[in-house]
Amino acid sequence: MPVIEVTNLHKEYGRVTAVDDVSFSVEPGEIFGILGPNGAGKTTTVECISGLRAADGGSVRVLGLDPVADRDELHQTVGVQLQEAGLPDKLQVREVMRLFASFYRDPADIDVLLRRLGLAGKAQARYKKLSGGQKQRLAIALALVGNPRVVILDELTTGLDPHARRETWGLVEQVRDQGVTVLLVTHFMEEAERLCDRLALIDRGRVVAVDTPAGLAERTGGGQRMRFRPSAPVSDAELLALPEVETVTRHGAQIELAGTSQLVQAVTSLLARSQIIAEGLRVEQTSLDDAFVSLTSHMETAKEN
Ligand SMILES: Nc1ncnc2c1ncn2[C@@H]1O[C@H](COP(=O)(O)OP(=O)(O)OP(=O)(O)O)[C@@H](O)[C@H]1O
Repeated sequence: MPVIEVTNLHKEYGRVTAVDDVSFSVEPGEIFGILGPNGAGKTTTVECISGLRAADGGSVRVLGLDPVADRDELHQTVGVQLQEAGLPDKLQVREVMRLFASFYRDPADIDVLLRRLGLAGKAQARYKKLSGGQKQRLAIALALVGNPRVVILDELTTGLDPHARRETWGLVEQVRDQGVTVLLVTHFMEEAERLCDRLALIDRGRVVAVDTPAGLAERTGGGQRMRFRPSAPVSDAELLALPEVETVTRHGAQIELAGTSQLVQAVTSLLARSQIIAEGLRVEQTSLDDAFVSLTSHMETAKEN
């Protein structure tokens, strides 16, 4: 049974349709990502899942519970990462943890959790003295303090430097490895690619695709691009005669090719047969970035499909 099941979710703010028609389900033990451009409806969707907002249409079930009708029960089993605002500056880290732990029937051991999140040395520090990365780690600790079965993390690493971001990713993987299902809202392709087992790509309040990061990247063709300087002349006609080559562009001595997933293999064999060396060779795969741009900028086409 899915841990989270969202079916035809619809939510309006006055005349703005924030979530038009969103459906997806999250399986136990997954890190499931929600990815999409600004204003796509990601936050509204997770707010409906965590019971912070009531939907105008459709249904949401989390561990079989209705997030609005069963709100108290839901809060015992679902941890939500709060945005950094809202915590009193003067409270110490351990005091904040104690306060949050008091809301739960079966809270985690605070010291163990602080140690796991690398905050043991900051237990006496006031909230306002924490760095951005430490505040984010505290936000994760607070989401975990009730020993939840599901944790919802929204814009987890926004504002963090690359080092702190990677550290936080490691923490999220540890959380998943302990059997907690993770729902993650993100703007960062690298984060989605590294962390998520599956992703829902949302645009203008609708799900454009649900797939693994690699599956999404493949939808844009799964192609390859390569750039090199041939050690001896090679003609466009010779290159275009290969079925794997789609386009040839020249930048001075450099040749840029785009084509199928077999492009590099086909071109390097052709060059090898003529004893030509591909100098300064650079190869790129189609990425999740490409999928994001192509799937979200062709929304009208996606809607018709
Ligand atoms: N409280 C609100 N009142 C009115 N409109 C809102 C409110 N919250 C969000 N919206 C609007 O609803 C739409 C979806 O917003 P939402 O915050 O869910 O998107 P998002 O995908 O999380 O965006 P971002 O990536 O920018 O955080 C946007 O057009 C936004 O302006």
